[in-house]
This record gives sequence, C-alpha cells and structure tokens, in this order.
Amino acid sequence: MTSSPESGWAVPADADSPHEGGFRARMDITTDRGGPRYGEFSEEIRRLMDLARYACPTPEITDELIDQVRALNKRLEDVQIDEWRSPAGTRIDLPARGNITLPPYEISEGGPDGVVASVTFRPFHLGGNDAAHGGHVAVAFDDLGGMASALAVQGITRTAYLTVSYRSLTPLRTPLRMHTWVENLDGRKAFVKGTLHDGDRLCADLDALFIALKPGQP
Ligand SMILES: CCCCCCCC(=O)SCCNC(=O)CCNC(=O)[C@H](O)C(C)(C)COP(=O)(O)OP(=O)(O)OC[C@H]1O[C@@H](n2cnc3c(N)ncnc32)[C@H](O)[C@@H]1OP(=O)(O)O
Repeated sequence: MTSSPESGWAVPADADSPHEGGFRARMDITTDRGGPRYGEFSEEIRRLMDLARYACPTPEITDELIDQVRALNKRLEDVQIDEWRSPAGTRIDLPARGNITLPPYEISEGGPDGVVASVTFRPFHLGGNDAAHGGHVAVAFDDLGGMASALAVQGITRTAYLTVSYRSLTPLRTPLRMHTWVENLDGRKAFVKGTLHDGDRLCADLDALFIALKPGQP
C-alpha cells in the first residue's frame, strides 16, 4: 500500500491483496494490529472530531492547528495499509471493531436471536438541536443489522435495502440499546428488523434486506 502523490490518499496495491470477495480477507482476525493502545488512539481521534465539530478558533489558532494536524497526517501517511490489514475494522476487541467511522458500540449479545449492543452517538454525530444525525443512526443499523444477518446465514451478507423510521429524537452522549434480528430467512435473503431505544423510549426502528453473497461475489 502506498499513498497517491496526487491526493495523498491511500491506494490499494492489489498484487498481494488477501481479499477474495465479500467484506473479508483470507486471513485471521487478530487483536494485535496497532498495538495494545490502539483503542486509546481511536478514542483520541473521536475526541478530536468532537472538539473540532464545536470549535470556533481564532484565525491565529486555526493557523496553529493546521500545522499540528498536517504533522499528524504526515505521520499517519507513513503507516498506510490496505483495508484488510488495517486495525480499524478488524480489532474485534474494541468498540465497533476499532472502526472510527462507525458510531462506537459494544455488543452484549450476538447469536440466533440477533445482536444487542450499546451504541453511543458522539458529539460529532450531531444532526441538529443536540440530536444524532439520521444518517449516523442508519449507519449503526446497517452495521448491526449486517451482523445479525451474517450470524443467521453464517456467511457474508450485503445490504439490498435499509429503511429507518425515526420515531423520536436520538440523543448524543447517551448509551442507547440497539437490537437487530432476522425476522425471516428465505434462501439468500435475510429480512432484518431492528430497534433503537433510549431507556423505554423508541428512537428509531429498522426494516432491511440483506443478501448472502455467493462465493467470490464482490
Ligand atoms: C459484520 C459486518 C457487517 C457490515 C455490514 C455493512 C453492510 C453494507 O453496508 S453493504 C454496502 C451497501 N450495499 C451494497 O453496496 C449492495 C449493492 N448491491 C449488490 O451488491 C447486489 O445488488 C446484491 C448483492 C444486494 C444482490 O445482488 P445478487 O447477489 O446478484 O442477488 P439478486 O439475484 O439480484 O437478488 C437475490 C434476491 O434478492 C432480491 N433482491 C435483491 N435486491 C433487492 C432489493 N433492493 N429489494 C428487494 N429484493 C431484492 C431479488 O429479487 C432476489 O430475490 P429472489 O431470489 O426471490 O428472486
């Protein structure tokens, strides 16, 4: 994996890619990548996003911050790797598998009855009026609905459709209960339902279809 000189973004070097279709690569999931403090690193990045979202720096402080963030980005550019070997998304010991782009969640149950997780939308997940952005709620449902369907079909699934009904405001900074489960399994089709609760209050619910991928299907 190298960085594209034009964009500075990581680009895949596919000659040695371990990917064989679906979301996963032909390699073991490890909890070592990024080291024992990788979870702390992810949390500091989330904190950076939270603080940046609500910051109103003076022009002088903006200048200073640009230099500091550029230095941090330069350090990260030096350690780019492809998605299959990146700790973000494969560290199953960390909230949301160490994936900093997902709302952080912790799973308490996962099996034939579905998945139950505590999800906390961060300040940077703001939609407006101190409530979570609906798109971030859908992201959480997609990931945990995908997990429920994957457990049911014992394989990799992909979202065909996903409908979220927003029943009441979803608060930030509050551990919420998300439950996703397969209501009906019909061959490769897993019809998934889900709920998101703040205590007894229903914030949103899910109606989705996930399709089990065929071997090698991209
Ligand atoms: C643990 C980690 C969890 C992570 C979860 C993250 C999940 C994601 O975000 S996935 C990303 C978003 N989704 C995508 O990009 C998917 C893009 N679409 C595709 O790849 C394909 O259309 C795919 C795989 C969904 C289905 O294609 P394909 O495998 O060819 O199946 P296909 O033969 O068309 O359909 C299979 C069945 O599903 C039905 N179906 C497919 N799409 C739909 C749909 N949108 N609505 C209703 N039915 C559908 C078909 O009618 C067919 O039914 P039947 O077998 O009864 O005739």
